[in-house]
Amino acid sequence: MLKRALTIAGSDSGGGAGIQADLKAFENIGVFGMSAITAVTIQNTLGVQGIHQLPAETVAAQIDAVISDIGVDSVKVGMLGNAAVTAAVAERLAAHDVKYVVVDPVMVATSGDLLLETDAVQTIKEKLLPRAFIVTPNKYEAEILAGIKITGADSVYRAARLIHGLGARGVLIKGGHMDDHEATDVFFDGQKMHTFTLPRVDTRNTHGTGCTLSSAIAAYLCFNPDPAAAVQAAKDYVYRRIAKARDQVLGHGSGPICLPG
Ligand SMILES: Nc1ncnc2c1ncn2[C@@H]1O[C@H](COP(=O)(O)OP(=O)(O)OP(=O)(O)O)[C@@H](O)[C@H]1O
Ligand SMILES: Cc1ncc(CO)c(N)n1
Repeated sequence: MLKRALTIAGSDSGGGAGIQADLKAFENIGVFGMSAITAVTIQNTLGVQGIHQLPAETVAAQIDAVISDIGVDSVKVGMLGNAAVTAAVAERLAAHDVKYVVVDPVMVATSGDLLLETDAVQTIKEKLLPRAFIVTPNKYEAEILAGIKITGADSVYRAARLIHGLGARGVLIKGGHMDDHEATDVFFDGQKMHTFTLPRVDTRNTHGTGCTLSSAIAAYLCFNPDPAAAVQAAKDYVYRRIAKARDQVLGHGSGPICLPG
């Protein structure tokens, strides 16, 4: 049977991150993609020029419309924007009892622009993380969620345990922004720490790596519910995309990795 994945995230007009990156990853991995848009961002490879947030009811209604009719095998949650949308998304995921929820706790864009109102962090911690099958913070987001500074491997492990304590079943701390020759992601499943290491590609084209990783995890979970296996497959997928996009020039800033093929 055809597998179905839903992304609940913001639109990136530049096509490299957000909903657009998620749908491209779903398509590429072979699942049917659906979307509930939380916000329209005015964005390109140079940064975010504006954000138009949608009302929480509009986001909830999109989720209800697709799940009640088409159904879902997994959900990826990306940019939420504010506390009201975050609470509505957590509530609808609970109402539909969705098991495979991958939460990318999007706070800032690669360009440094803020994508989440600061008071929404508390709502993510209290309402959304207990619904997460896997949460995928980058270094900065992990520091905010765990409330500690990340300075090396030991603090990554500590942060993973602290975030697991907030209710997420699995925690993947991404290594894209760590000072390292390799890109190492750490996954804690509640019992064991798994380490995924691949070479760091020397490129400025990293726009949408986080979005692509979380949507790829959601897509792979449709075929195999083992979280560590889904993370491994998604990490390999993102690495192949980064390597493919390495020298591509698209736009004047940080280019996308979700190229065709
Ligand atoms: N230059 C790179 N070479 C290889 N892998 C990378 C590179 N940059 C990021 N990654 C990988 O891409 C994935 C996303 O990690 P990252 O920490 O960049 O997420 P993010 O900050 O949420 O992304 P975004 O920049 O889209 O917001 C991780 O698996 C990470 O290891
Ligand atoms: C819409 C959107 N979601 C997420 C990110 C994070 O990369 C972004 N830049 N834009």
